[in-house]
Amino acid sequence: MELLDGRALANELTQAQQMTVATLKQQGVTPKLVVVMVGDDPASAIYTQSKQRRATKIGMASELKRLSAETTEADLLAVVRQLNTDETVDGILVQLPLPKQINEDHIIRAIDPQKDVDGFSPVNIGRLWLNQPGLVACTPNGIMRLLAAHDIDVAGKNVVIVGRSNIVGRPLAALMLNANATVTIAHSRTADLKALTKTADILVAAIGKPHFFGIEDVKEGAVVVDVGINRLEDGTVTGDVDFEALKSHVSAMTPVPRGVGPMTITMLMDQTIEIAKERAKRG
Ligand SMILES: Nc1nc2c(c(=O)[nH]1)N[C@@H](CN(C=O)c1ccc(C(=O)N[C@@H](CCC(=O)O)C(=O)O)cc1)CN2
Repeated sequence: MELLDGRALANELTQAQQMTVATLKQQGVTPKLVVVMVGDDPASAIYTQSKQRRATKIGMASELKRLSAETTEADLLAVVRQLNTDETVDGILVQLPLPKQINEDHIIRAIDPQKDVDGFSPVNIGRLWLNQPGLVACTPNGIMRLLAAHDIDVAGKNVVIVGRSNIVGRPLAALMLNANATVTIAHSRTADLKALTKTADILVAAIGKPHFFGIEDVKEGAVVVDVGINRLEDGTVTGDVDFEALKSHVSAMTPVPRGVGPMTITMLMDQTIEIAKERAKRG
């Protein structure tokens, strides 16, 4: 079984990003990412700090705006609008989930699509489904880069994505389709889910249930991408797939942790740098 090691690829790409950022700085442009976090969700705090640390590591400017859990939708919209007009800011990201009093959709729509490094805005989602250039959600983007780095061609393959979230399942389906895969999105209401997953050449598990898929649910020789991040009672993190049971059954598989997760933050940096490159061209 070939290990699809996201951390190793992320480390490699980080080095290349460091060089690109250095070149941009010589041209007078420092790529800048602003991450907005509302409330005190412990996982979000870890992810936003990781984004900050990574941005700093590659020489980018970055800012973390932490707002209280009581922040109103109007307050957050005002922050986003101010960032939209700040010409030194290339990428804006609002960490999800948001507290209940804030409508996520209203916030995502308010982000300038040119600075929407998460690729969640309706404009960028529309571009993606039309197979036009635009900003793309980072986890799906990272999955495609990881598969490509391992020479796994998805064209003509039967891809089953289990999970229909706006962050992973839906944008990944569009990316797979754009790369000529035959795509099925499965979800909690799919009839006989495990009979379906067994037909997949490439199975993407994003269901959020630890070890939900075992050897009997996966075709021999399939490629498995595990997007699940399930925190167990002992504090360890595990995926949606039973890695140990599957490792002698599949041809390639991502581990959890160190699979898809590290690629998410790497793609975020990539997109911020691409936007900064356009700023450098404008002079
Ligand atoms: N605005 C956004 N919010 C959220 C996103 C997103 O892409 N944009 N995705 C997730 C959280 N996330 C990034 O924000 C993220 C999740 C996991 C990882 C990661 O590297 N995971 C590690 C394991 C981490 C652990 O031990 O907890 C791994 O898989 O190796 C990075 C980023 C929801 N919100």
